[in-house]
Amino acid sequence: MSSAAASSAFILALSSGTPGGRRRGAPPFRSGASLNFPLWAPPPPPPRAPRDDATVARAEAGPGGRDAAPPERRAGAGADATSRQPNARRKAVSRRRDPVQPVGRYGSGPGNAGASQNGALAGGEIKSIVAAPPASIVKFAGPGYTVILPTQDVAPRAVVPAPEPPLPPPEENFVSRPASIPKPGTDGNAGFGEVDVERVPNPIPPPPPAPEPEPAVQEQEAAWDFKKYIGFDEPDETKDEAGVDADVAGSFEDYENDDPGPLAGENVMNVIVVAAECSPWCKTGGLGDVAGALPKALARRGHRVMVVVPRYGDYAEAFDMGITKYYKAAGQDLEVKYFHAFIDGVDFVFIDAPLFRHRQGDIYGGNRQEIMKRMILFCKVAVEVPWHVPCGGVCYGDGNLVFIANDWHTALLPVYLKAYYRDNGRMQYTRSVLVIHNIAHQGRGPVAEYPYMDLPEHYLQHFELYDPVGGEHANIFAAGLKMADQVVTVSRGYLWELKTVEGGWGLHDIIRSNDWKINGIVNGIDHQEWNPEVDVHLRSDGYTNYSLRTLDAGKRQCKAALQRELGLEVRDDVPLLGFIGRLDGQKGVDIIGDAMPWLAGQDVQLVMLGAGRADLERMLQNLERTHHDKVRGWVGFSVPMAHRITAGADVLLMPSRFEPCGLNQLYAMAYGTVPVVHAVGGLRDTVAPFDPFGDAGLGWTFDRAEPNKLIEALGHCLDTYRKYKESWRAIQARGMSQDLSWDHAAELYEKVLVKAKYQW
Ligand SMILES: Nc1ncnc2c1ncn2[C@@H]1O[C@H](COP(=O)(O)OP(=O)(O)O[C@H]2O[C@H](CO)[C@@H](O)[C@H](O)[C@H]2O)[C@@H](O)[C@H]1O
Repeated sequence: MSSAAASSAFILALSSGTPGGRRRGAPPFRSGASLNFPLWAPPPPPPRAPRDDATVARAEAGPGGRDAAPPERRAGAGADATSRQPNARRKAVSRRRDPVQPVGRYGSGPGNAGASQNGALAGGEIKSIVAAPPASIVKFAGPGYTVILPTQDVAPRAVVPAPEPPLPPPEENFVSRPASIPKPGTDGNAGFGEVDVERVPNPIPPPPPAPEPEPAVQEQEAAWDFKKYIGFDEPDETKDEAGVDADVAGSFEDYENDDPGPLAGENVMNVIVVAAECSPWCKTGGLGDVAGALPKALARRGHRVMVVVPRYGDYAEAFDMGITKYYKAAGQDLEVKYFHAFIDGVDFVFIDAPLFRHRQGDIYGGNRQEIMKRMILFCKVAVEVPWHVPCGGVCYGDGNLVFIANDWHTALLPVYLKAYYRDNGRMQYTRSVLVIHNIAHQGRGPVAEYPYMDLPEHYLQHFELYDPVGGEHANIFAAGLKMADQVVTVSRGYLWELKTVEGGWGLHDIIRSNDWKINGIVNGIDHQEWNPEVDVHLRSDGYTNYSLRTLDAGKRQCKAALQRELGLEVRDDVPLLGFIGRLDGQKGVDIIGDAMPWLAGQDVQLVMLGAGRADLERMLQNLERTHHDKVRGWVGFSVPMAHRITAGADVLLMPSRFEPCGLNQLYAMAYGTVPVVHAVGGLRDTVAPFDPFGDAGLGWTFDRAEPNKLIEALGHCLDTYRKYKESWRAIQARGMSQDLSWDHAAELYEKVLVKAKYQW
């Protein structure tokens, strides 16, 4: 792992490639040092011409439309209160240790989340980042910007066929001048601050771009299949012999009566889900699953839904929309293009930029600076997507619009939305919801790096956080949580835990003071993807699809296929235990390792699939080597193998130390595989313990993430498996009969979106 040390100022705890080692380079700021960061606040916006937003017509008609909207209340009173307290404490301290994140897939730090129980707070040392209060930083003159984005547009290759394009943000023309942003250094930080230009307003406006020729419009329409998109492609049977449309010839009233309308009713909105990963294109864990499935469920309810995700590779389904924009991230001008696919009722928009390209195999890779730069760019671009990207020919517009941001990677989006636009009287009908999938990764970094986020100076207070372990730092997740209109976390149990000192990972005070807007909603299952009846990964190599009706034969066949594929003895009577997950402290795979002496004495087979921390990968390999007759440790990321283990195993082990929701236990239950879990977070919410007397329950739970507790619960589980076949079968059947679909979760999300919409 590369150290970010030499990038003198920047030690944001973002990168999976950056340990919390001591920084080598001299920090740019010491108490009393001269500071010249280009901090600024956007001046008041120019008067805005009235216009209509190009949103879906039916959405506009809703009660929350712009006409119905009450006057806005400025958010943030509570947020301000939370940020003041750390300031007071900070003043008493002249030198601080800098927060350096642990490694994580989300770019936190080496030990990874669970390694240090609060790894996000642990880390290496920095010599005095900022000893002076923020006021001393922010008084330096800015370059006099107005609004920061976008820096400059180029004419799109094709004219957008929107009936009336929405108003873009104020355009500025820029000329280059020497940058005043200090370069953090070059060690492992090549791209950061490497462009010695920054943008200053050019008093001479350029001529407006020439209109595009007519053929380009046709080309664009063809590419988007406009008619198909809005449902104009009606089958020939609907036309009578004279070619008259049946609807037109018949009763329009009948047509209206037949149409039940969207499930969401008058609540339909334009929804833009913004995430750093999205299954099936790019996934490292549960966030990818959620970003791939929740939007489809929202679309089924009638919302117009878009997913915005970086384009890490060449995705066959997505086509270049022919639009180019330029954005600035961490001092560098970056070209951005947009790729689009319309699948299952959802617009998937892939942001193409050099920073994202070729990251497919390592989407959170690079050092902390690189990760942060990518996320700054991504959030700046995403917040303007509703203006610039005409999906199906029509931009979403900023009326009746809600963004759903996910985890710290996109926690800057609610901040940009407010700082750039809503504070300036723009995007007044746009809301943001931030979803906490995992608070262990927060985007921590030194206050000195705040200027790279291109935010007004008075926003610094929302980022500032002091805690005893991490010291004084800037915290992206903290700011996002304060700025979002509503917050969701992925189970009610986890919401409760987030408010505790142990579970809040330093953000518990912020969670508590924003409790009024935080909701717990358990994730769902994408039944196209995780369904034993249609699972494509069970169609070959001896596996088979099955349902509750064919469970016994189906699972037997899948188990035998799994044993064969992995070279285990093919036996139906031996309980087959599975584990699937990222190999880090969170998932507790080491607890299984510690329980191995006991497991070795049992007549069981154990299959583990995971990738992550090198020591845990080695552990899997060692366990396989030592217990080759009964253990397989598959190191790597294999979606087909995850499906096959879920289908072929009898029991799924999840000894997670913490688990915001957990998807694998949901998948397991849908496949008739019985979960044995540490009762924490979403695992406690979703796995009701087996009650042999009441013939109820879905699996086994244990109350501490310790090997002896796992052994105790697993012992009872194996006992039931071997001796009480009927009870076992009933547990399986109850698990498979649950409604774990995203449709239910989407309904709950919709309530949150509506709350946000009417929140002023
Ligand atoms: N080696 C491997 N090969 C193939 N597939 C693999 C794999 N390792 C993991 N996966 C897959 O990745 C997903 C992981 O889901 P989790 O719920 O464990 O999410 P994770 O902890 O990453 O994310 C966070 O976000 C999710 C979503 O909100 C929360 O459920 C969770 O508690 C929280 O920690 C599953 O689909 C699993 O099959």
